Amino acid sequence: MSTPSADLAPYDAVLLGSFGGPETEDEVMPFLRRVTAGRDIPDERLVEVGEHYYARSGRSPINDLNRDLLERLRAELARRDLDVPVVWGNRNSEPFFAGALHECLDAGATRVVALLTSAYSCYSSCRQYREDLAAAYEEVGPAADGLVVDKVRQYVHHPSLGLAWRDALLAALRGLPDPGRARILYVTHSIPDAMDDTSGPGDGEGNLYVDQHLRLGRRLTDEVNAALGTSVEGELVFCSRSGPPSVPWLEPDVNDRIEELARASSTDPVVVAPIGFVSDHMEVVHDLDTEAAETAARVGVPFVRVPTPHAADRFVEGLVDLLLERAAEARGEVVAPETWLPGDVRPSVCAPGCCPNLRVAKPALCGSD
Ligand SMILES: CC1=C(CCC(=O)O)c2cc3nc(cc4[nH]c(cc5[nH]c(cc1n2)c(C)c5CCC(=O)O)c(CCC(=O)O)c4C)C(CCC(=O)O)=C3C
Ligand SMILES: [Fe+2]
Repeated sequence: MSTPSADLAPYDAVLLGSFGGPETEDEVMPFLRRVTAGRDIPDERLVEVGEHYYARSGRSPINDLNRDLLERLRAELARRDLDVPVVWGNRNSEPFFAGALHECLDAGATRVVALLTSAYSCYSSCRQYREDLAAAYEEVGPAADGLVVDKVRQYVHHPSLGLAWRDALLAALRGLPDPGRARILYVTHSIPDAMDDTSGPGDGEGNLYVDQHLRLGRRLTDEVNAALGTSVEGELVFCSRSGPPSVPWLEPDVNDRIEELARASSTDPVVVAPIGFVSDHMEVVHDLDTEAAETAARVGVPFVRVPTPHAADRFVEGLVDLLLERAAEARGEVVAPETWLPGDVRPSVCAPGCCPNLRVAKPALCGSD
């Protein structure tokens, strides 16, 4: 066992991979159509989500946050004397993955390590990125021959993410007149039950997506109770359901749960920690800060939203630690992955059939299948 040395070899480029979002009103509908192509999403839902973007002049916060993350990653790499180009690509908006691969090639790269802005395991948050990377690789064509693309493991277990959440959650609770009365709502993106049921190694139990969130939530609740001498309760709730009512998605919805708490005549504050997201994109600024905050105000439940890890230097430092860990692994060194949670850490090379595409099998990079 060894600690990863401060060396990114064999990697000669880093690719920050994200979801993407529109930046102008004209980009909204093409973006939404791209995201939902071939998916079972009703038109009414697209119109409704379009309104969330139009209310902000068509500009999602996600790309600006990624531009900021890109700069901070570059600065942290430079601080550690790691001299490597860092490029950025999205699944669903400019700059697309194919352009990012071209940038890597132009910089003379031969082996790229991808770092995603989604930390969890399920089709939407892992394999779909890998499929889109494979499609981009195809699109680049012969120029990409010989270029190897690897990926950092899904990093919900990493201490930097957990500690960033712990610090932010503690600060939010300490800001309340009586922290002991709070209830923590850990929030993540709802997905179809079938996608959760099949999330994970592919040979196992499934439900890894929910399980990873539950494990992080439990650890965070224990940490804050230990620090504050309280016994607050935490639970997992969901936002941003988008499928038709006939298809089951993960529940309860955050709004429904807040109403239910109010009906049980609780006026205790809810502290809302969107642990499913690393930065304040639309799900956070619309679905939580706007919609869920309004629900809470209507039913008389005090509402506090915890800042996402994006704001924390510790998070960016941890991403660089993850890059170094992946590089050591690629060099064949035996490295103990840093972890803050009980249970398995996900391998950085995805197993055959893990987090499957339930519609059509497609080629995917960064795996052994
Ligand atoms: C697990 C998960 C993450 C977290 C992992 C990750 O970060 O990747 C995530 C992130 C995001 N999802 C986003 C936006 C959207 N997701 C949609 C639709 C869907 N998401 C799904 C799942 C997830 N989504 C699913 C199962 C669907 C149904 C369609 C399908 O089966 O694929 C739709 C369609 C309209 C609608 O909401 O119905 C939009 C606009 C944005 C950008 C926001 C911004 O602009 O700031 C981000 C970061
Ligand atoms: Fe989504």
